[in-house]
Amino acid sequence: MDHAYDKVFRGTAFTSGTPQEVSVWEDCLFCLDVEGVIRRILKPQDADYSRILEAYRDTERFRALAEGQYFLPGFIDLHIHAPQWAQAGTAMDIPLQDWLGTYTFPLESKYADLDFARKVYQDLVTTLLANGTTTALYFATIHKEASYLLAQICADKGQRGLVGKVVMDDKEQNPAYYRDESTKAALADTEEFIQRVQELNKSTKQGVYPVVTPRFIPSCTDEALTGLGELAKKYGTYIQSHCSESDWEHNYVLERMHKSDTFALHEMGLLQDKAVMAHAVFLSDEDADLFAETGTAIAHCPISNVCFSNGVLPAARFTQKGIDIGLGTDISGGFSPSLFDNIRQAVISSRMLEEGVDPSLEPPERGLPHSRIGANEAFYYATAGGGKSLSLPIGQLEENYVWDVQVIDVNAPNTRLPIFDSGLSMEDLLHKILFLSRPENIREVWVQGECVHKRI
Ligand SMILES: O=c1[nH]c(=O)c2nc[nH]c2[nH]1
Repeated sequence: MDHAYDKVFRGTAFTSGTPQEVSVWEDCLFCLDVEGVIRRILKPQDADYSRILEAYRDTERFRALAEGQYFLPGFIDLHIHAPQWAQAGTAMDIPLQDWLGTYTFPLESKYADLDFARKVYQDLVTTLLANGTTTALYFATIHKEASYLLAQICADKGQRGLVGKVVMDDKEQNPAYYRDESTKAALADTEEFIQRVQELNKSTKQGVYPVVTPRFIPSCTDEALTGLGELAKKYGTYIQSHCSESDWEHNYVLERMHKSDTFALHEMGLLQDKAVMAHAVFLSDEDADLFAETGTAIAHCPISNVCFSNGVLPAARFTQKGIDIGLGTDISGGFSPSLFDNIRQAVISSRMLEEGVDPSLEPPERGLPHSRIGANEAFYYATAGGGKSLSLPIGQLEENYVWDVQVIDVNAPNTRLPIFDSGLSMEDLLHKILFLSRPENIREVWVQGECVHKRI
């Protein structure tokens, strides 16, 4: 028989379309084309369901989930520093500016050594895939060769990688052992990097993309920031940076630029639909409006925020304003490579913001009302919100979206995801999965219709 679809998957899937609502596709057929795009979703009551099932079920194009297994969209890590994987879990107790100088810049400077870079980057991309992360927006380092190597490793391992060569050109602000040689060199290296990654992209199915990456305003000269804005426009690339992330950083920019990060970045041509700014905890209402107007997204990194941000992102309020929000691990400001862990922390932090944390205050004075988000919103941020932030057809299991999927097995051996109640609602089941899953529960991971991770 002539098969119209490249692959057909049968099973129950959870997906998010809006921040509050989760949809469940129960026992559906997901029919993919050769590009790994979902062309049709058939429900059991649809006329074609039995015909397609019979046509594919005994072929190698067909895959059916077992009892207790579910499809979730692959996660989108919207902010991660790949080189910092080597120090994840250390130095969680010092402020950002000390942490950068004492731990992070010395570590990142080591990525001039490509053998070291290869070892760490291969391990990181493998680890992220095993944690269900199918797309990642990476900061690399200032080194163009090692940054390109990271893009190549994503290409080889089948992860959708968006990679930035980091720019840090300000001689006053960055140590001599770890900074771009000059502003001119920083821009020339970025342009060469963009061209090479755009070329590499042509040979991948899932896509790898270059990202214009000023580390943050304190690391960069005005000339570099403006030049990077021009490069992003010339090549139509993504942009990423850090924005209003802590008291120290936010106040530094106010003092130097006499305006907030948001307005300064906008002036340099660095806010636009394909821009993602990490943290953004201290946005004013005017800043937030400018994010919404320009289509700039926020990478919310709730674990990292506990350590570095001196505050909690008012995610519920910013979502209401129409800003796209996704979740980031922020390795290694955040210690965990898992977006499940960040979903949990996003919910917890928002509750602490809403209720307040100082028990010496009366309850009405303690917190910021209407700040809580639930598991549905956090799931949305890790999936559909990330996809919208990147303007890519990812993060949802719907027709015309790509098949980026993790298979969760609630019965995986040696895990703690017990289901005792056979009458559990599908929404409660999803919440159990979100709060209790460990990497052992992730049986398979697929990117653009290709299997990139399997746990036997
Ligand atoms: O969490 C963070 N991690 C970093 O590496 C960094 N650099 C600037 N600002 C930063 N924030």
